[in-house]
Amino acid sequence: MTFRLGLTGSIGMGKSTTARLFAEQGCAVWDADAAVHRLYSSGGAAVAPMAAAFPDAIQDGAVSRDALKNIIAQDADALKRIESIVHPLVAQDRADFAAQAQADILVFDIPLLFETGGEARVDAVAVVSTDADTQRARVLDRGTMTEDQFNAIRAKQTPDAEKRARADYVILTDTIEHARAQVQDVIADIRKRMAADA
Ligand SMILES: CC(C)(COP(=O)(O)OP(=O)(O)OC[C@H]1O[C@@H](n2cnc3c(N)ncnc32)[C@H](O)[C@@H]1O)[C@@H](O)C(=O)NCCC(=O)NCCS
Ligand SMILES: Nc1ncnc2c1ncn2[C@@H]1O[C@H](COP(=O)(O)OP(=O)(O)OP(=O)(O)O)[C@@H](O)[C@H]1O
Repeated sequence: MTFRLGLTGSIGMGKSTTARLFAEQGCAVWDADAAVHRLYSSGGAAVAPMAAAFPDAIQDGAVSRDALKNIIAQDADALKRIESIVHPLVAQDRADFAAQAQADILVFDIPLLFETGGEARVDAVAVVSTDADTQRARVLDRGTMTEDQFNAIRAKQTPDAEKRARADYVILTDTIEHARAQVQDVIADIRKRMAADA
């Protein structure tokens, strides 16, 4: 039996870091953002449909995220149109991963899990969370986004409090050691559930 755990959380809350902690414990991890990077890269499946819809977004045969951010900043509807192109391709990538993965616990790191109805495709959901000030500082410290871009993304995401309320597990990402201990607890609980269902 294979268990599918959805891992989500708002921007900068610690999804990628926590996904690595699950991988460290032997889970197979699929990363939605990494899938988007593959799809946007030269030769990726999103390049042709994105070129047709947003010719200005293509640079050197790949989709440029900087160009996309400019397009989104000027056109409020652009993100919806981008999503309608990208999300079906992401779904296919995820299905390919699930078909070949070997581990008993598959972890799906999906930033927009709640926003895209992803709860229905997993057996349980873990939400990573920290306080709002830490979240903002983490994102702005990366230096890849302005405060306006951060606020715009955050406004589109399901609020943290709602995510926590809908989660089966909440993982606080205050320190790495604490997060690692919580990941181990989640895995132990899942294995208990799998044994009970067997
Ligand atoms: C908007 C883009 C160009 C920004 O690129 P950039 O490299 O600066 O940021 P990155 O992709 O790392 O995203 C930063 C944060 O914003 C979140 N975010 C990205 N897209 C969206 C979205 N459509 N709605 C809400 N949050 C989003 C990410 O999940 C992440 O938490 C890029 O995210 C994009 O092309 N998004 C559309 C595709 C998509 O929906 N991706 C989400 C994963 S399926
Ligand atoms: N458990 C933790 N303890 C301390 N710092 C953490 C922890 N988890 C994440 N961080 C820090 O928070 C920042 C954001 O983490 P990460 O990139 O994992 O977030 P994310 O949710 O994947 O971000 P995004 O939504 O933008 O993709 C990083 O600087 C990371 O080092």
